[in-house]
Amino acid sequence: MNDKYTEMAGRLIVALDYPDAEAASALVRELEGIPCYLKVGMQLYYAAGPAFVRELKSKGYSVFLDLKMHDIPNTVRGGAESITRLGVDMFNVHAAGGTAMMKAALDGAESALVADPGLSRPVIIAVTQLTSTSQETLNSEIGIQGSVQDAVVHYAKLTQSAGLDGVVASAQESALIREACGQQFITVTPGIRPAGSAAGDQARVLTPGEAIRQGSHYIVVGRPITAAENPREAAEHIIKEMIEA
Ligand SMILES: O=c1ccn([C@@H]2O[C@H](COP(=O)(O)O)[C@@H](O)[C@H]2O)c(=O)[nH]1
Repeated sequence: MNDKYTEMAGRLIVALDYPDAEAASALVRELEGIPCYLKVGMQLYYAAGPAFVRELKSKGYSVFLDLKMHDIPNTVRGGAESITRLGVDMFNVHAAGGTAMMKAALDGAESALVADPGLSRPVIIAVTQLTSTSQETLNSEIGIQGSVQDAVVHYAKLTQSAGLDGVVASAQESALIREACGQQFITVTPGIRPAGSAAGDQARVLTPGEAIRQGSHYIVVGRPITAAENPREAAEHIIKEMIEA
């Protein structure tokens, strides 16, 4: 395992979108030895809860808890405190919740660290526009005028001014975000589709290689790995493409 492999595998976040711990654990076993990040989203967390997150942490994985909090600041503060106590490496909120809500997420995380100085502060990021949202949906259904790119950059700047570490966006917007917010501001990009794979419900997609070339810090991949005939091979293929980008 060379340095480049370890670096790129660490920038691959595999989405464990499964109905229970048993199914998720089966994939984790298949990927054993690949130093990737693992993402626990709503489906798995609502079924398997904090115990499963602790299990992944005890196995040494970096964990992104993708619960996309979007509530009043006081509630998000409490949620962020509980999440930070779990020891996850990254979690998120919706940028649409506004500055006070995003600052409350930071506050909540800080409170957990005061209570337990042994913890590290997770990376806290905000969702800009979901990668399933197309230009058409944004304008005609959601009622936000202007381009998706403008909306994403607006949310990214808001997130940065609230003091968060980065955003979730499509890799199609990574370069624009870097231009607006700088290289250190983290871009976590789902909607990744290796050439020839089905987009499904994703509207703003890019291949793993193109996402890396656009400057994404992390790529999030679910179904192209979890629904593959050979998930380990699919993950290795994606890492290879990232290395070659
Ligand atoms: O804008 C967003 C925010 C989060 N996601 C999550 O990423 C994965 C993508 O899974 P695929 O199967 O590769 O489409 C999934 O867990 C989403 O909840 C996103 O897709 N877009």
